[in-house]
Amino acid sequence: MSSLQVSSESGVLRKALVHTPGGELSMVAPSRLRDFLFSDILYEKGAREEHLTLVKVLREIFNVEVLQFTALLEEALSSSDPLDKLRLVEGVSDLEGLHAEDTIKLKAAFEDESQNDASYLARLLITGKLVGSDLSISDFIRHNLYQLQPVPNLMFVRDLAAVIGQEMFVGWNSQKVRRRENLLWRFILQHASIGQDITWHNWMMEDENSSPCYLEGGNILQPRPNILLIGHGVRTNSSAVERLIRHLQNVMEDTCYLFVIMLPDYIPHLDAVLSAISPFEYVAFPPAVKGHSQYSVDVLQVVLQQGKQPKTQVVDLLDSLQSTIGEPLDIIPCGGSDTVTQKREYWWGGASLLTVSPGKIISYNSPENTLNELSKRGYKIIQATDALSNPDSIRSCERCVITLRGLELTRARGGPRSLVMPLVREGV
Ligand SMILES: NC(=[NH2+])NCCC[C@H](N)C(=O)O
Repeated sequence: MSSLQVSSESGVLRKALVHTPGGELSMVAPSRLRDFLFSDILYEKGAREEHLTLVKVLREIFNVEVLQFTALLEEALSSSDPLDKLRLVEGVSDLEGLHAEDTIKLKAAFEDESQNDASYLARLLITGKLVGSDLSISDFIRHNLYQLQPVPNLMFVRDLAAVIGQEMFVGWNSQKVRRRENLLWRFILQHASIGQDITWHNWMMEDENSSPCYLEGGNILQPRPNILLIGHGVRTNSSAVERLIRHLQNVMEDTCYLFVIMLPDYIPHLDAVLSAISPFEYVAFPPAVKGHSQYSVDVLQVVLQQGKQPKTQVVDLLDSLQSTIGEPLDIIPCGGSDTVTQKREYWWGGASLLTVSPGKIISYNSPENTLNELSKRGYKIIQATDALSNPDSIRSCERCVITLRGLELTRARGGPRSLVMPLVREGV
């Protein structure tokens, strides 16, 4: 029996995975920003503080059981045998094309158990290692600064896998620079106790002949147990979408409504443009999801029924979602009505909110116009520091947004939703 249970976007959050960033952020050199999918370099201490506030809010106000990725990786490293650890190093080396001599050094670090404990090794796998001053000509001209690259996007744990109902699907990230995250997560599932408690599928490769499955949790949104939105685009490919649909068709019990959303390249993740903050309220980036503009997304509705051929139809996302849910939806514009502000606040993760329970959400404080739209609808806007000093006021408040200072975190290009992977939510 899987202890995973996530069948809606807004059910009360009980258990979640996060990764509070550390030294890996300080390893990002300005010359490598784009390679690391950041829009600026981040100040490690500031980003850590912002993230730790998020963790505190989840734990102290909402009593969420929060698991830290690094602690799980340490557990997996301490409970795996030497051969498994060497296989992990070889996996990293093959994946990232490490120099032979760097692979040997890395293997040596893993073999020297007397010197290197699990916490050192976990840190090494996340933070990476600089080449140092003895750069070769080829490393120098290729800006290759690392013996082992850092994984600075690990804080966006949402993208490590897709969690649907009681199952977790671990695919590859389409960006090579993030694939070690998938490898480490799979290692955790194989060797730490969490892997025994949950049902998970290794979807990194279907078989030798098929194309890799690029699947990221930021492209999966589940408004209801039988309604699923899947973002298809640069970060989640057709192999992943087709495989998911085939899988659901085999396991589902009721009719299932899927919406395959064709994301243009400028939108890497569906959760950057749409979040469900309660069963009937969504915050959306208007140009992408409303009407038919050059920016709007194309959507295919797929109705799955057991024993029948899937029924498909091209639809308007919000109209069709509304009629499938069978109740009017309030679509709250990220950035308000001005198009420049909409784009600015989309940039700041204004449409990528984390819902902790219906009507209780977490946002950065910079998308002020989005917050203003929420306030017009009766949401109380409270800064995280104030909320933490009076948690009871939040528990008794029906609709509220807790705002985090996200100055550093936004520059890594992900909103609060992407910082948290829900593992257990109550039903709605
Ligand atoms: N689900 C998300 N919105 N994830 C945000 C990820 C941001 C990260 N820099 C990347 O591009 O991969």
